[in-house]
Amino acid sequence: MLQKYHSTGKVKFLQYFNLHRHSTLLRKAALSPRLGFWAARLLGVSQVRLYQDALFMKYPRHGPTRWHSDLALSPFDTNAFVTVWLALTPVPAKGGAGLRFARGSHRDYTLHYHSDLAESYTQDDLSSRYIIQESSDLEPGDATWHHGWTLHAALPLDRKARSPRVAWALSFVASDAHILPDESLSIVQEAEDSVSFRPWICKIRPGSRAEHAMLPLLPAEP
Ligand SMILES: O=C(O)CCC(=O)C(=O)O
Ligand SMILES: [Fe+2]
Repeated sequence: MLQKYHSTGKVKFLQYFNLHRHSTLLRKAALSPRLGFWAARLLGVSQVRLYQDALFMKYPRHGPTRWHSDLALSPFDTNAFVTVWLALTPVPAKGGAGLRFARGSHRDYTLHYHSDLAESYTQDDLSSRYIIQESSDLEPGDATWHHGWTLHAALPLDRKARSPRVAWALSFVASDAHILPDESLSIVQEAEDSVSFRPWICKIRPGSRAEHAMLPLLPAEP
């Protein structure tokens, strides 16, 4: 069933985007009031919209998840964007390929002005600039949250792992966010996650409010 939604990109693991658009059950889970409440609370906004979900499967033969920030791949002109990464399998802290985070990188506004650093953040070692925060042991149902600008990555899975690591990530954006202006939009349109906005972006004028049925609002209360 998943094969149909498999997205081939440059990444070295399996990813399936926007299963909530195909399954009533997953749509209900993705729009759960509890997730909506915490996403809004963490961002300090009154309400959020669901932007995308992605199922990430990593087998021992797969490579690392390169450093990136989710907002840099998205079409929104906002800082109010957060992703919850929900473990669906046990993710031991060592070798289990939980996410690792560059602490404080979401506030590093100089990041994008340094082209050498922008390049280096596709490489592995950011430890001279940030403290790298590793995930602790996670059980299925445990989750980590990261801000849209937070640089994050994951190592390859332990070669001896007997089953894949599976996680479901959901990204939320403030309900009053706007779409990027034309010139910046054309840059993100080249990016990996453009599968998430391709179906609706042409219906909204660049620079205007991101309101569309494919950006469903979550309830404001748990
Ligand atoms: O699971 C992974 O390796 C990547 C996850 C990710 O980049 C995200 O949830 O934003
Ligand atoms: Fe990410």
